[in-house]
Amino acid sequence: MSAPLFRTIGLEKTFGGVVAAKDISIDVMSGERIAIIGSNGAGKTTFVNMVTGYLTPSAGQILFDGHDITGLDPRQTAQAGIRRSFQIAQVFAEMTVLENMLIALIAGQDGRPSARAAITPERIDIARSALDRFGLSVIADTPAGTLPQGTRKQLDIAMAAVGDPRLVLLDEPTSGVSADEKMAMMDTAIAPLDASGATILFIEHDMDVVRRYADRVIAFYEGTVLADGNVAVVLEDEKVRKYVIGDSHA
Ligand SMILES: Nc1ncnc2c1ncn2[C@@H]1O[C@H](COP(=O)(O)OP(=O)(O)OP(=O)(O)O)[C@@H](O)[C@H]1O
Repeated sequence: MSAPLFRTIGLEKTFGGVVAAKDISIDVMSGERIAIIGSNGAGKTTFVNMVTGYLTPSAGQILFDGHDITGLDPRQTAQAGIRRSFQIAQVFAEMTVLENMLIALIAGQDGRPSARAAITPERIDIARSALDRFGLSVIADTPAGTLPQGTRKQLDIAMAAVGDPRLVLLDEPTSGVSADEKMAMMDTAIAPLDASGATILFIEHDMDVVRRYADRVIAFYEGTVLADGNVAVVLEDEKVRKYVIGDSHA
């Protein structure tokens, strides 16, 4: 069997007396599409923040492509090939959609987004082609701050995908999106990521979205992994139904 692309070993994060994540040991193979589920406060975002360098783990190790990346900062993890989107879209409101993509691309490549020289014709082509794949070309010159919430989230996801990172973590890509727009939102987000061969982890509360887009589920509960495996098996797990989903929502 080939080696995992990504591995966490005994990952832990404490904030004072609060244990936000504990003993998280996960192996992710290249090309997997994994949903992370868990009720509010279960530790999902803390996990994503540790993997992407926004939080330093209190204990444990993160390995990516065989290298120890524990403790790297967000720019370093981006340059290693790990990118993310946010629960609340993080875009530069004053800049256009294309400029936002360029900032994300450059930050993921050489980390000098402020240097004007970094904006090369080749990078503009890459950014435009990513906008095209995410269906955002028509708004390339629109200031990001004027976009509706759903489009802002699409931009945030496209910013995580530009430059074809190997691992992409999406923090609640469908939150704040109306129920009937969720599937369309996921279609436009997942298809281009899949096409680029990215390995995808996404945090999701809607089990219909999980069933449709994930091939594996990791369920978090009180900072630990309660269940990890095949979608149908995890969603039917008695503990997951009791502590994570709640029968009325399944
Ligand atoms: N910066 C922080 N300082 C103190 N406690 C924190 C901090 N960040 C998270 N926590 C705590 O860690 C626990 C896990 O939070 P986390 O945001 O990871 O949960 P979550 O599963 O992502 O929840 P949600 O679905 O609401 O986003 C919670 O008890 C939270 O209050």
